[in-house]
Amino acid sequence: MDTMIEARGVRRRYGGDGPDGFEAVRGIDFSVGDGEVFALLGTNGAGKTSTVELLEGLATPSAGEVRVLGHDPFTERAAVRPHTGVMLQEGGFPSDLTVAETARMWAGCTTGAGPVAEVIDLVGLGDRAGVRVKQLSGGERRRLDLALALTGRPRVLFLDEPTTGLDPQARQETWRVVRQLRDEGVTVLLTTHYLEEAEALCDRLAIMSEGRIVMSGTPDEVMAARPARIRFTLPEGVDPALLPLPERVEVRGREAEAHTSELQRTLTGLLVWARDAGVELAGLEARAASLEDVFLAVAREGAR
Ligand SMILES: Nc1ncnc2c1ncn2[C@@H]1O[C@H](COP(=O)(O)OP(=O)(O)OP(=O)(O)O)[C@@H](O)[C@H]1O
Repeated sequence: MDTMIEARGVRRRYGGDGPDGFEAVRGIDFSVGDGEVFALLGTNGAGKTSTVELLEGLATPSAGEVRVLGHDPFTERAAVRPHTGVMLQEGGFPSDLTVAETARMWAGCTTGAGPVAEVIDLVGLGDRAGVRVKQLSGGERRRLDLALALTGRPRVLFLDEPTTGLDPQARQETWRVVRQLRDEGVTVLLTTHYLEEAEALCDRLAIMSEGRIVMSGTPDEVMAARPARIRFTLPEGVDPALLPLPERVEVRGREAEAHTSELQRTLTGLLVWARDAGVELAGLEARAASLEDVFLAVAREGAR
């Protein structure tokens, strides 16, 4: 698979080398293959936007290098920009223009622009084409942002928090568009605060914390890195130390909780033990770690 986006040893420092400076990105490596959807996740201030701006060619790293389509997006902008679409966190349009006028104006500045009506339809704004931008809802503006990012029929698309502020239906609509683009072979790098968005859309993801990537892989790989959880009500008269569980069991009141990296084996051992001991494990619940569990653990533990 061809590499479309690459970051190697990338650092980004604001405010110079002095004591007032701040390093927002602290040496990150990742790559995104042709046609992949890659999500950058992280808490507020983790360094996602600072990273995406480097890939978009809006700034240069203070160390390391970034490549998009094999080129430096800052110094070789002319080679990269015609093939990339960018949806910033906050777009800005003249508010008196209509949706169609805005899209036409943007198409006029864009190399290889497709038909304006096509992108407006694609993002579901077809029936709002004649409405002025200032009369659009926040969610509709976000979709207009997306339409503009798609105008040049990009091979690589950067979406910085594409669904922030959208209602659930509008979010689903945006997901549909991203999936359609992926099916057409577009490479997408997105940042998001919504874990279900990453789970629904991305092939691979990286979780950032304090300027570093602390975990990366497919959603399944990332979730498998955290132990699964087993909960049940401790049967009357049972000493928790005697339970066949690999790690210490936490007991609050009568509710017991254990963690295991081998859910099936541990659960089998527990059920066989309960049968042989003739006890019932009331309220038994077992589940693999979710992306949210992983994210919360990363947020708790930071980049240690
Ligand atoms: N121009 C700037 N000058 C100084 N510090 C900055 C600047 N821009 C961002 N930062 C700092 O860099 C850190 C990373 O910010 P960044 O916007 O990249 O994070 P983020 O992961 O995108 O956060 P969010 O999820 O809130 O958008 C933050 O601590 C932020 O305050």
